[in-house]
Amino acid sequence: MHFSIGILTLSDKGARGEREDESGRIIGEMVASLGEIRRYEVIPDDEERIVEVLVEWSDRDCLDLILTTGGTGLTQRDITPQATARVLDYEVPGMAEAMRAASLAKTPHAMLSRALAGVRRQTLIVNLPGSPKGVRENLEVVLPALPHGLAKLKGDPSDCAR
Ligand SMILES: Nc1ncnc2c1ncn2[C@@H]1O[C@H](COP(=O)(O)OP(=O)(O)OP(=O)(O)O)[C@@H](O)[C@H]1O
Ligand SMILES: Nc1nc2c(c(=O)[nH]1)N[C@H]1C(S)=C(S)[C@@H](COP(=O)(O)O)O[C@H]1N2
Repeated sequence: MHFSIGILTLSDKGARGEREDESGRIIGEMVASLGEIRRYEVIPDDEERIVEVLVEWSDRDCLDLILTTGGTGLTQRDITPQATARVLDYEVPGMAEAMRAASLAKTPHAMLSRALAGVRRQTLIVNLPGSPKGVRENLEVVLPALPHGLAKLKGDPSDCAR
């Protein structure tokens, strides 16, 4: 089954063009076999803007999957989990737990990620950390479960013309 995917990079430096979005590129490569990258944006760590994009990509664009990278840490500018929580109908805690558990085996810094995963209407939203290493190591944990999970979601009744 082929899925529609959005990649949302949350980065003040990236949004200012001060840094290439290597992590967004890595995500695109890792999910290429899952479907089509239908949306991609690099935006600042601005909570209202993140909420707006997540709602748009889910409710208007009916994406099957949105992967965010960045802004899941401890600083005041790290607000991706807060924005994500505001748009979710319900969380899928097992995915975030699995990512942190597997990551802890690699780095104690993994406990610093407040990443969330959950569903809005028929869209699965998964937060990933910002570093390329963090993205790779967390995405490889959830990737095997995505085809089944996304297929189940796609089977739900939806007013999304997709
Ligand atoms: N180690 C890194 N190497 C390359 N790019 C990185 C690295 N860490 C973060 N990034 C980029 O910054 C984005 C945001 O990640 P994160 O929030 O961890 O970094 P940040 O330094 O707080 O970002 P910013 O200050 O730009 O908001 C990532 O999606 C990625 O594009
Ligand atoms: N697997 C894995 N998880 C990881 C990391 C990593 O390098 N590998 N980085 C950690 C670090 S250093 C931080 S600060 C948190 C939050 O990262 P973010 O602020 O870039 O979202 O993710 C953590 N999770």
